[in-house]
Amino acid sequence: MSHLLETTGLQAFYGDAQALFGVDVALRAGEITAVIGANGAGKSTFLKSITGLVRVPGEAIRHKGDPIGGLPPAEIVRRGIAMVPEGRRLFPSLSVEENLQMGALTRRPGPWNLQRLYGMFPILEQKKRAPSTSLSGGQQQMVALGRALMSNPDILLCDELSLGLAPIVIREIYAAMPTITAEGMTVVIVEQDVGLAQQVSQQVYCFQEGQVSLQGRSADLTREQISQAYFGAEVAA
Ligand SMILES: Nc1ncnc2c1ncn2[C@@H]1O[C@H](COP(=O)(O)OP(=O)(O)OP(=O)(O)O)[C@@H](O)[C@H]1O
Repeated sequence: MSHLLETTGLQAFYGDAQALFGVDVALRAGEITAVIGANGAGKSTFLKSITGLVRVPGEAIRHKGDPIGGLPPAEIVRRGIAMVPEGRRLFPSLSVEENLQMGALTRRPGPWNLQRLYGMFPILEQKKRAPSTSLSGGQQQMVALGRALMSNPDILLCDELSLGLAPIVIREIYAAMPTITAEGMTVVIVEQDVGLAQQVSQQVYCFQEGQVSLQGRSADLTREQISQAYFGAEVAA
């Protein structure tokens, strides 16, 4: 079976320090894949390798069969892979709408535009002229998500959408996922909340110390399997 995106034996380094040790992940088109794991397990490095922010060998990552490892980040976006970065990283001097338009600088054909985003998150239309820094954390996360969608990617990578947000706000953000995947978008979520990750995804990869410690269909995995893969055998025993 061919996958939309596949990593094979993916290794990543920061200088001499190795962060990923042979990670094999396969994304199926139209699915949500959750990547979970403790702090420092390598989840963000995995996303950064895909988006070209951490340089890796070309063959280690294939998108639609083409090697894309190590391509410049702008080229990765052009090919249809967009990221919602950890900490949102909005442009503080720009308004909400200007932030969203930044995502459209590399625009592919597709359903997402300002009107569509405002339909999904009406609060953003109400605040479109406001400085992005004046928004609540949840609203800023909506902007970050919207900015990534504006490029009309076929793969959306989300790094810890729920970080620092209240449970009710997290639910509101994740409630957008069915709308996002309805037209076949493939999504990766890095998520600290394991229960939530399992609930919203079709498949789960658990990372531990730069390796995949567990992979399976979300509906089939037990809490015990996940906690063992998450914390390691010693803690789970
Ligand atoms: N810029 C960097 N320079 C050097 N080492 C780094 C850098 N970024 C991450 N690392 C190291 O790489 C390893 C994986 O980190 P990474 O941020 O990918 O983990 P993570 O699973 O995303 O954790 P978190 O949930 O804390 O973001 C860790 O050992 C971390 O210290």
